Amino acid sequence: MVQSEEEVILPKVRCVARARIPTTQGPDIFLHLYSNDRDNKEHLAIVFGEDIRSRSLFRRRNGESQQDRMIRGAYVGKLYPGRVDADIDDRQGLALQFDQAGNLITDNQTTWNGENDTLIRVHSECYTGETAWSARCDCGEQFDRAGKLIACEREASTGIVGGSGHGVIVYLRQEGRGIGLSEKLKAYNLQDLGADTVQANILLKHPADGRDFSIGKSILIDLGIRNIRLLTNNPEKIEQASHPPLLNCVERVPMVPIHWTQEGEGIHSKEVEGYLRTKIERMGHLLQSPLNLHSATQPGNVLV
Ligand SMILES: Nc1nc2c(ncn2[C@@H]2O[C@H](COP(=O)(O)OP(=O)(O)OP(=O)(O)O)[C@@H](O)[C@H]2O)c(=O)[nH]1
Ligand SMILES: [Zn+2]
Repeated sequence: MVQSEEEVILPKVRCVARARIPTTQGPDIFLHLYSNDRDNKEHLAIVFGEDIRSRSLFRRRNGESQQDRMIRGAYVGKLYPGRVDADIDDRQGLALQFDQAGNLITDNQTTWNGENDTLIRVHSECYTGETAWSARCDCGEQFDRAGKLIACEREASTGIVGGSGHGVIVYLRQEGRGIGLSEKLKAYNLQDLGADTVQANILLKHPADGRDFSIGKSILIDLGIRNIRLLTNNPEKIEQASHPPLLNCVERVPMVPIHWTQEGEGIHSKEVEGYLRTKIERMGHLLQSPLNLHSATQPGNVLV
């Protein structure tokens, strides 16, 4: 069967399970775990907003019970002891509708309207930055900040308009810009020997950045998102994240390192400055830098 252009280009993703996660930061988030037809990794979507619904998760499956649906997380509203119907939350007066084929019929009362500009971060896994307090990169800071920005109306320190409680962090298992943690640790040793983050990858016979963000794009489309405000400095992400007419990047929201705008805050180390400098100088990241770059500009000048 001839596949349409969308089917040929985009990976197929399927949400396997969703669960409510009460967070230490205040809002509940809904963690979605995806399978896909490209790799055997468990890519995730951290969804802010109970009403942002995965079409693949909520699609009715032959022979399943309402209990089965609630167990995999395909329910509307809140779970509580004794609840028997996944598709109706009596306490909140919410009821989902489905078409003949079992696909969710969306309405503004129960489902986020994907035409809304939705604040999104497509984030690659970084164990060292997110879990091991590493000051070699800004990934952990970016991850935390994306969550805070999606949860708030406006970021006080920068005035950036937040997601007011609606948005998604697509969390791609692309550790080490896709080379994996073991190779990334070797890259760190090469960096301590004087290489930069791009040279280290190449010395290890890897591309500087071989990531493909298309699984993230498919996940956003599955979540019914159409217009995204993308939190990134990475031009490649902007390029790859859009897929008109299914997904449009309506705004790039910069992620300026906190240390650059708030003295004494954020991550400050010679390693992270070197990492950021390389991303600007050699990977074209869209950061206006107070860094003393080795390029033609005078130290301290703002790059346009
Ligand atoms: N190979 C390698 N990967 C690194 C190094 N430092 C961080 N990383 C990886 O770089 C990736 C960072 O990706 P993201 O945080 O999504 O962001 P980005 O591509 O830098 O672009 P932004 O969206 O602007 O933050 C993660 O996979 C990290 O594990 C390094 O020195 N070498
Ligand atoms: Zn990192």
